[in-house]
Amino acid sequence: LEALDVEAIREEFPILEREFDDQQVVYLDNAATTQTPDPVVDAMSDYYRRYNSNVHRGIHHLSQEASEAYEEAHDRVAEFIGASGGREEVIFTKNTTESENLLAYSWGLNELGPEDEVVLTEMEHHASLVTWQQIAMRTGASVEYIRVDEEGRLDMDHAEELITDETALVSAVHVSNTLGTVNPVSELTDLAHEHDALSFIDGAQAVPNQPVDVEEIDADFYAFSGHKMAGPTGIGVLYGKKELLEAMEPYLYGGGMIRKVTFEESTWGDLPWKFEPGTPPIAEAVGLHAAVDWLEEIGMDRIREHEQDLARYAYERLEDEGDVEIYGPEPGPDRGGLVSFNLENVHAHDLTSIMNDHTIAVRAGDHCTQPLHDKLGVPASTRASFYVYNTREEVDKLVAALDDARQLFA
Ligand SMILES: Cc1ncc(COP(=O)(O)O)c(CNc2co[nH]c2=O)c1O
Repeated sequence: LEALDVEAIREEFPILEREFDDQQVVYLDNAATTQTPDPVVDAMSDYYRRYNSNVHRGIHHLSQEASEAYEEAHDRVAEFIGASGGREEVIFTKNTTESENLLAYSWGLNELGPEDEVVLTEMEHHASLVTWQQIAMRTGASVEYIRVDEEGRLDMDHAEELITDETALVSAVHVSNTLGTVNPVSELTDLAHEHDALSFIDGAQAVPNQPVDVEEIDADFYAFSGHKMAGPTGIGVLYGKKELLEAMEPYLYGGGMIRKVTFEESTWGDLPWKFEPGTPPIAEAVGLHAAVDWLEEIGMDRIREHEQDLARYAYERLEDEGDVEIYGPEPGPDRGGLVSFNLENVHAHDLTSIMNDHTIAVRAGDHCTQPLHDKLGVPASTRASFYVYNTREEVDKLVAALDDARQLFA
């Protein structure tokens, strides 16, 4: 695959030219949120400047244009993730977290009972883990966790043990935002289906960074966020198989999601609108559509290659330092574009603050995976996460800044 033209890509991100204390920003916090290229910003500005209007097909030109743009964004996302059912299988939410809550309240609260088990993994993000934990507490269902092994991979023998005929749902992260592990989500989905359980895949760190085909995985539900894939904040996606979404009750009510309302009762509109009450994120949908176009122009395979090269390079450079503990699998096809680590005798927050002195933006903390950090035996880690505009030179700057931390704290 031809390598990315990173310099040309960087020209579409004015923010990457910013300087603090006369040092150009080195943005390595992409697993938290990615930057937004000019074509996405321009598309959203164009919406607000030329065809801003409320949707649901008001009888005037501007509403028609806004409605078409909003509806077509669903079609474009469906095409991007291989959802052959089109817009009816793509629900726009606020973010991955809301997508997971939609599934938990619309399906989980109504379908789970004391005899049911929800199987998660130990590397789940709080958006999944806390959500299913709380729904299980309300429904009497139980939650179990597939073990993560020493290398940061899922113990699939343990998965086979846990997923049984009592399992109602397997909920797994596609790519861990802490370990970088790329999980065998097709295999997990097959295991779920062998026991008539549903599978939900949290794709927040996968859709932006590699080709994803939800039907190849055969996931029943799949979630991700616009702001992690060069798109705007304020929009996320819940993909669901049409027949499953048809059978689900909405949990948010209001205008735009109904078919008929009387004083006594209401009936619900068609998919996906049934799950999209009120005024939706219209400009954000336009931005997400533009982000999908922009990513596909580059090519998801090339994006994955670029990120895995940077992750490998960062892993090897950090490993060579000799006093850095790195979490997650060795570089390879089952490590995505991020590296979490700790520098001996230096707390992650101190290290990250030193990094900021060098205008290097990395993330310190538990990355909303506290149980995983408990298991790793550390309160926090520092995470460098890469995207299409990052370079090996930026990794070198990250490694060079470690010396300051050693001198100050070690
Ligand atoms: C695997 C995973 N799932 C769900 C979410 C929630 O996405 P949101 O609803 O768009 O916020 C995140 C965000 N992860 C991070 C957000 O900031 N740092 C992170 O690692 C994530 O990495």
